[in-house]
Amino acid sequence: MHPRFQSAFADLSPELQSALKPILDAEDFSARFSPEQIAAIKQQTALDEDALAFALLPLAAACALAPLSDFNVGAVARGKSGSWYFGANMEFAGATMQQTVHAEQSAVTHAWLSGELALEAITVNYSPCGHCRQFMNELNSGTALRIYLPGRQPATLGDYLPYAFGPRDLAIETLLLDPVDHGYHLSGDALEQQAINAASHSHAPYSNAHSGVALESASGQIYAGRYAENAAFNPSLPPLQAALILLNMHGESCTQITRAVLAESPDGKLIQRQATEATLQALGCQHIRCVELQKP
Ligand SMILES: O=c1ccn([C@H]2C[C@H](O)[C@@H](CO)O2)c(=O)[nH]1
Ligand SMILES: [Zn+2]
Repeated sequence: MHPRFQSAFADLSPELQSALKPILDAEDFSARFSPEQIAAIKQQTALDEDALAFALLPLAAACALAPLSDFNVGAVARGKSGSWYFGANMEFAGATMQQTVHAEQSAVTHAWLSGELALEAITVNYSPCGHCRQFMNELNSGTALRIYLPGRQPATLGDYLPYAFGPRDLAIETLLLDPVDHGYHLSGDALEQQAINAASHSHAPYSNAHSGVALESASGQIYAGRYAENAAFNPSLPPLQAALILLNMHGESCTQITRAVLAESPDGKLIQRQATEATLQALGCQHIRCVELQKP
């Protein structure tokens, strides 16, 4: 298993350890669980879903990259499909605070990039901050999303975010995790095509400035992330962060990215380029290409 899981794994119950070991030991474990895996773990451990999600939190938190705070936040998102997704916070030394990814954003984005079409619940080891509550209010599950915290009664996002401001205040009907395809014309090599494809599925109903980032890792794998805009604007998650979430969840190193492509509109009202370059440079990646999206 990935070395980051070893210490949290050692503290799990023997039953949970034996149910999880073959899954964590798989070469291609990407910090998500299929419905079949969840059913098997539940059967082997006699844990119900809520207890299992809590028991998995230390493993999710072990994916955190927190060089500034040393504060590891873990989240487990449960999709409508029955698949579960880990999330963890990510901090970037040498960038700005604004580049930080919260564990809840990580789990939600991990699910979105994995093709999940709606979330049912999220379990987190600390109370979600105001920024995360607002970020999650962009989801198509709306205020019905169930939130589980250690030592608290299960509640909904609506309970955590009363008098919520959200997409409907700006007359936006397409919500985060709703399938969209802006249909941009694919061109270039595989890395460029994945960045363009990500932009085609990005959620940017407020600016229409779609964007996507594709990263090539040390192992030669490609991880593509899409921009996830938010009704309150500031909690929006840039496309680089989305790609870094996926790369981290697959157990790869953010400081060994070999090449990156950003795809965005040449005449968009927003520009991701400078922020993307600055954060990638802080991560030691110098090979950054920008491509212009071509309207379908
Ligand atoms: O809801 C929250 C609150 C904080 N953090 C992270 C962000 C930062 O990395 C660290 C300290 O705030 O904890 C989260 O992941 N989720
Ligand atoms: Zn937060």
